[in-house]
Amino acid sequence: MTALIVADGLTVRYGQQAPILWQTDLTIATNEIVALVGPSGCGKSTLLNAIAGFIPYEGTLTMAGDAIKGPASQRGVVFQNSSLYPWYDVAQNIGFGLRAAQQAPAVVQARVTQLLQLIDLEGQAHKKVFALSGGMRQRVAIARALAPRPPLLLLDEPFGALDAFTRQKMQQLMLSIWRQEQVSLLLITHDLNEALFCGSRIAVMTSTSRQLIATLANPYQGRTEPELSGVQLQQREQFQQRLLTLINQ
Ligand SMILES: Nc1ncnc2c1ncn2[C@@H]1O[C@H](COP(=O)(O)OP(=O)(O)OP(=O)(O)O)[C@@H](O)[C@H]1O
Repeated sequence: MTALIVADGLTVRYGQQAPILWQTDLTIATNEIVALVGPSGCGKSTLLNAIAGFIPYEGTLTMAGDAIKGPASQRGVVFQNSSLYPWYDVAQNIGFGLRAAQQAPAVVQARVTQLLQLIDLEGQAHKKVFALSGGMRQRVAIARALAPRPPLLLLDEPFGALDAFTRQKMQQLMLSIWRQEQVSLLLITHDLNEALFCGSRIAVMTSTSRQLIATLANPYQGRTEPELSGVQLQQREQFQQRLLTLINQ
């Protein structure tokens, strides 16, 4: 496992307040999904924003060995309500970063076509984004973030505003994107089932710890309940219970 992101003694404070994160350690390996769970307000987004390069920090925070000093196209970010450019259509939104980086039009078009297929929106390339459903908009936001082929995608509750059915479809889509694009993901979620389905590992924060208190390998990634035997379901339940106990510490 090669480390892509290394946080070592990461501390973040807003102004003169007590630190929100205190001496936190985290490693994200290449090609893994770390699902980050914890109660509301414990500092999950703060950790993600530090990795994105959006906020200052103390301690060590590197990507592929280089200190993170600000936002960079190597780190795609998707929020719960990602704002797309309303004056562009779906394809133009996806290609935005590539055009901004002055990639050749043929390169942009090939990548956009590939991503449209990946997110299953080939037929919607020229639709304006205000005409899309919430799930479709999030798919476009993910494709836009993936367009420059970042080694890392940071997802802050990306499916939090979607209905349960769409959310499940999005989780499956995200796993298939992850497998095809060979990208590492940090996924913040409030939904333990989502963490269990998506995460290669599950990192836990609590309200009082101001740091990650555990990072557990997840044997249930990509496995739906009907695929599991009775015993496996019981074990999964116990694992989920263990996570809940940790979160509520
Ligand atoms: N820009 C900021 N300035 C001051 N305080 C902030 C700022 N951003 C976040 N905070 C505070 O830091 C703490 C952690 O917030 P953060 O958003 O990181 O938590 P979270 O675990 O992601 O919460 P949620 O699950 O509700 O999104 C909260 O008390 C929040 O009010």
